[in-house]
Amino acid sequence: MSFLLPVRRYDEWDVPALLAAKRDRRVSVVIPARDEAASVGGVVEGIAAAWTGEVPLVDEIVVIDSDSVDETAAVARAAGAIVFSAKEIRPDLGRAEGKGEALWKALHVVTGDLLVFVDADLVDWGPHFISGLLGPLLTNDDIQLVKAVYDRPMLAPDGSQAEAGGRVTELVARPLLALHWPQLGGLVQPLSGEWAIRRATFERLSVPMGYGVEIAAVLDIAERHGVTSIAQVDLGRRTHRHRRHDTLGPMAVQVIAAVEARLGWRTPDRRPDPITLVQFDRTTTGFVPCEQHPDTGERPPARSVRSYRDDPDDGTLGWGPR
Ligand SMILES: O=c1ccn([C@@H]2O[C@H](COP(=O)(O)OP(=O)(O)O[C@H]3O[C@H](CO)[C@@H](O)[C@H](O)[C@H]3O)[C@@H](O)[C@H]2O)c(=O)[nH]1
Ligand SMILES: O=C(O)[C@H](O)COP(=O)(O)O
Repeated sequence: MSFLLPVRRYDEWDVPALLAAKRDRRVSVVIPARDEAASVGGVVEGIAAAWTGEVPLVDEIVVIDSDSVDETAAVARAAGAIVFSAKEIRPDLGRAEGKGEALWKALHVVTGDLLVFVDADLVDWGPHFISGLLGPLLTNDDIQLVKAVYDRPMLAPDGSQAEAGGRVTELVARPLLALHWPQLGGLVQPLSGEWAIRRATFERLSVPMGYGVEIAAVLDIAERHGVTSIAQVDLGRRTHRHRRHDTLGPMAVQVIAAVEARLGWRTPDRRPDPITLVQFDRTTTGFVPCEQHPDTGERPPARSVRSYRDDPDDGTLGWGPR
């Protein structure tokens, strides 16, 4: 079995060709952000400057503010983004925390036919992330999902390069793929937060509310459309803000739960039984347990939701209106 999936380079598509291929389709860049006031402005400004003026590759830049307690929303708005609060989008559908929730709620407000997701904590990146991710989607109708691929050094607090990043990728996602979906072993960055997808495809997927959203999209699209419907594009290098183990632990739980749901080992319920993850802090008096309860729930396909874009469930999705 070949484990290789082709990796294209971001500069394989020139901009005039992308603009021509875009035709009358709309492109939305969607940036989920929780407490990213320090970096979200730079991400929005970089994309706006490159792709919304003389070169109109992007029609809207939408920041979904995900329960931030800092100035994320104000900074994003000042930088030129349209800003929505995740919890204020379709409040009739209830609210949940998490990155997946932000992306799923985005479906209810964005106007794009093609969606490009970009994390808000990027430090070392470039506007070519957008054109590179759009290249395969705009030029090949068989491609459903485009994953970003890059070097991802892990930076020490002083900014020096400590070792390779991607701890959850290397220790959780890749081993799970090796065990259960070896045909996806050629994915270089299965969890990359920068990806592009057709709206018509994403709105038919069940979406984990937390950090399971990336692995779920990869698995579901490979299942429905085949591995070759996933493209990878080399964007060069990307650095971001590193999380501590008290965020990466719950992230790993959510990634594993999304995988187990797709193995049929758990039901991707709206509200599954709470999971308790215990980690420990060393203090002067010994080890102190710290409990967290990562949410492993999933949202049903947006298209199955009542009043979704005034286009109710057509009965083919298996979830029924909620
Ligand atoms: O409740 C949340 C948590 C995070 N985010 C945003 O989501 C993005 C990615 O979150 P982050 O905590 O920085 O994730 P990473 O440590 O970078 O984790 C990697 O792996 C995750 C699991 O696949 C992916 O979701 C990430 O995009 C990917 O970069 C950032 O813009 C966050 O502000 C939210 O909007 N809401
Ligand atoms: O994608 C991952 O594996 C997590 O975001 C952790 O990344 P990091 O180890 O580079 O912080």
